[in-house]
Amino acid sequence: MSTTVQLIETRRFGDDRGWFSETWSRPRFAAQGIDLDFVQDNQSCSIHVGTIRGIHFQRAPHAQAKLVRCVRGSIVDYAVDLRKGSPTWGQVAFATLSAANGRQLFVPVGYGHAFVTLEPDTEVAYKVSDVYAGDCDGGVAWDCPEIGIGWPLPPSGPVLSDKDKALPPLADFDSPFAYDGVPMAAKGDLG
Ligand SMILES: Cc1cn([C@H]2C[C@H](O)[C@@H](COP(=O)(O)OP(=O)(O)O[C@H]3O[C@H](C)C(=O)[C@H](O)[C@H]3O)O2)c(=O)[nH]c1=O
Repeated sequence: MSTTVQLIETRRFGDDRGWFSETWSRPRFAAQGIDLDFVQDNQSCSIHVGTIRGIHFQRAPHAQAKLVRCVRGSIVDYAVDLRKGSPTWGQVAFATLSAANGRQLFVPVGYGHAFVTLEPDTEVAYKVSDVYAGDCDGGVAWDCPEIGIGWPLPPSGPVLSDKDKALPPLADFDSPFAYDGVPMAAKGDLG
């Protein structure tokens, strides 16, 4: 069962020691449409404010859905509709994820994923539904005018990998994904 981009609030049980939360539960997430098995956990640390990682995806046979959360600092996390034939082609849903708010963003297969850091030493942890396959790695330019993300950046501008600096805009991009009939229910700022 496939579903659209979702912002997930993670319940925290507080007490005098601090708090506890379940960040992933197969049955609980399946009940809200995220009915899949994640096979790999990733974590990245970005030292500088304004670090942009993305807009990335993996193509078949190792296309990945992602469940993203910020475990230190804060980010704005983006999902970009890259499904050919989609009525929301190139449109974006995004949300502010932080260690403080515990929120998670679900990014389905067919969407590019990116984030920008809002604090130094920000760490992002995310579950993926297929293993890493470098030969299936792909992406679209962070500054693609057709997508038009208004990145919150420091005066010093973005910090990018050389790989990300070389990604193509949508105009030069042949997407490996086709519209699956699942509308992008939520667009723009999810909170
Ligand atoms: C993604 C990945 C990378 N690597 C190795 C490959 C490179 O030697 C090194 C850094 O990889 P990369 O520059 O692709 O990392 P990011 O720029 O953070 O890429 C990720 O950032 C965006 C936001 C994503 O959604 C993807 O998960 C992924 O594309 O880690 C692995 O060994 N396994 C992996 O799953």
